[in-house]
Amino acid sequence: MFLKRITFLREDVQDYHEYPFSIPSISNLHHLDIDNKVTFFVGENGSGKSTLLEAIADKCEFNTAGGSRNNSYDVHAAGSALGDYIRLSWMPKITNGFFLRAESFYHFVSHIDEVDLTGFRDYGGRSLHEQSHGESFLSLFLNRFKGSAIYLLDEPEAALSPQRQLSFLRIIHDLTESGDCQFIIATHSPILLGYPGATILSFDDGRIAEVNYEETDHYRITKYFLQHREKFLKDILEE
Ligand SMILES: Nc1ncnc2c1ncn2[C@@H]1O[C@H](COP(=O)(O)OP(=O)(O)OP(=O)(O)O)[C@@H](O)[C@H]1O
Repeated sequence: MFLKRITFLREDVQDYHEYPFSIPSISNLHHLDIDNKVTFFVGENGSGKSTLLEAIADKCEFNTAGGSRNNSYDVHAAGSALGDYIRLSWMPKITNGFFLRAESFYHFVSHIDEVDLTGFRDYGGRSLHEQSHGESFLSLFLNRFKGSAIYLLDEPEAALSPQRQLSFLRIIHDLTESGDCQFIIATHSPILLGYPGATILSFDDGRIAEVNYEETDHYRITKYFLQHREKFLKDILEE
């Protein structure tokens, strides 16, 4: 455990009508305690998960387009609007880690292709461009993620099949059990959210609050859909 608390520097905000302060979950934030090696951000689309995760990455001095402190490359509009308005409290402070942003992963991969001199040692021995989207995510998790580190992952399931999501749960387990790793993961995956003992923070209803797995829409809707697929579809499609 490294990152313990995120404090929103409310007194520095000029205008709560402007992005990112206009996002309800952010505008109501004072501070957020992180007390678990594995924390999930969940919530409806647009509820502010990526905005906060990106701000944490920014404060960690990770590339906000994706990567670590060492990955210097530019992607249009990849900055963080909230980064200057939060303070991170650490125990102890670490600088090692990675920010995975599914939406700009392609740019990260091109950057690695340009700068790697190791034969892609940290990526399974092959350019990530020569691996499928899901394979490249798994290669990254398996080979680059190690040691004391904080991993900030924005929708890692975007490229992963259900089977690979289960593999990823195993990787989280191995890294947090044997190493000193902390994960904060924004996700819509009911499989990832099921990681045992994780803290789940919901960004819905204009606040950030801890919820149980079974209380998440992701769990409830998926479960209902699988159990009552025909009725569910009939209701939705005939409405
Ligand atoms: N650069 C920007 N300028 C203005 N508004 C933005 C910007 N980026 C995001 N927003 C808005 O801020 C809100 C929160 O966006 P954010 O990406 O943090 O949501 P999210 O919870 O991660 O959503 P999703 O689950 O769809 O990824 C959204 O309403 C979005 O339209």
